[in-house]
Amino acid sequence: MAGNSFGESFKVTTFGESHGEAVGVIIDGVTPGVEIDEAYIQVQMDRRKPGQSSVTSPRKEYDEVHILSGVFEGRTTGTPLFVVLYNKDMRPEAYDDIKLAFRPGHADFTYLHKYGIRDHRGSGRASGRETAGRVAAGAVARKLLERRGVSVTAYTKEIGGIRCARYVEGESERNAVRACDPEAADAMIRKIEALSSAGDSCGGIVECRIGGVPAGLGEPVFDKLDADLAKAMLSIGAVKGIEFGAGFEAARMLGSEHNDAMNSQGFMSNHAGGILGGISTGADIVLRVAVKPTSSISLPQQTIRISGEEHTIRTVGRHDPCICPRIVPVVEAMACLVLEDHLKRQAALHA
Ligand SMILES: Cc1cc2nc3c(=O)[nH]c(=O)nc-3n(C[C@H](O)[C@H](O)[C@H](O)COP(=O)(O)O)c2cc1C
Ligand SMILES: C=C(O[C@@H]1CC(C(=O)O)=C[C@@H](OP(=O)(O)O)[C@H]1O)C(=O)O
Repeated sequence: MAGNSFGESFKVTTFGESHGEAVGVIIDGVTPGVEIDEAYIQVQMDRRKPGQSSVTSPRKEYDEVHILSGVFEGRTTGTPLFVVLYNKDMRPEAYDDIKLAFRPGHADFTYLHKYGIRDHRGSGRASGRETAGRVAAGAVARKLLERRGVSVTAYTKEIGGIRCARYVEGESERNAVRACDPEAADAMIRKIEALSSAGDSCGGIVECRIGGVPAGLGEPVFDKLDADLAKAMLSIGAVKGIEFGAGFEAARMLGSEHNDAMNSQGFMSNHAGGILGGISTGADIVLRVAVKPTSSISLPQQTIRISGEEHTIRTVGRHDPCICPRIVPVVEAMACLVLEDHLKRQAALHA
């Protein structure tokens, strides 16, 4: 397997490079007869696209959705659904400087070692731009999930050390930062703007809540629901860690504290984060991902050229000073893909 596909019963394959002709996705396993059109997918694309705020990459992409197959007269046909998003604002010449040197923290060094070929046009296939195809596929999965009452919402919990102090139901979106605490969102924006002006970057934590999931989803051994969600999240560039429910804090709790007691109404707490034994409990699935600071910064950094010669690099190009605001719709999309895949697997088990 060449590693460009994800999922089993609902399978997605992304394609494209950041400064190539297009990016996009092919989705196999879509339920036939479901109403879907370009406008529905566009809503999610508009949340992900760059160039929308002072705290994201200024690259101006419209990510206009073109469905080339799999939809007829506004309904899915059940055949492979092919979505293309043409790249519009490419400036590969801006990367001539990094043609012969590796950016610290990015995938330049490892891609060259894997493929033996350097596509130095921006970040090529390693670019966050690849996630546009995932978000298009996630929109299709979301449509299927909505029919079953499953909801998926992510937001920034922490950026550059600034944490959301409270959880406000519903979303607060300012300048493309969706946080669960409006005051924290303002402070996060100020922090990103200050770091960006200084030529630096920061990371953070994005939380995702999945509601309406029936108990019983997930395979008991290898393809556990939490294992598949973890793989999905860690497959997003810049995601360095994941935790569910109480997460790493569980390591400091007692059994009597961590166990989710039950009464006739159900679970009385949710330290498990909605998954036990790899299978959904019916409670909300709650996960958090750690996002690293953007590697492409304009401060000088020590590196080497492809020749091995030592070199000081200042990364040029249009970059996100913090990836968290950009990653929120990607986290949601990957969660939708995993949930739809496991719902289909569960339906097959009981068919
Ligand atoms: C939506 C999104 C946007 C990103 N934007 C940038 C960016 O502007 N500049 C950059 O250097 N990295 C950016 N990244 C991260 C790189 O793609 C990623 O760090 C790189 O491929 C190495 O990934 P790793 O963290 O998996 O090692 C972005 C990632 C995502 C998912
Ligand atoms: C273009 C997008 O974000 C890009 C993600 C990215 C990276 O290194 O990940 C680097 C920048 O682009 P380029 O490949 O031109 O250097 C960002 O603008 C996008 O998300 O659509």
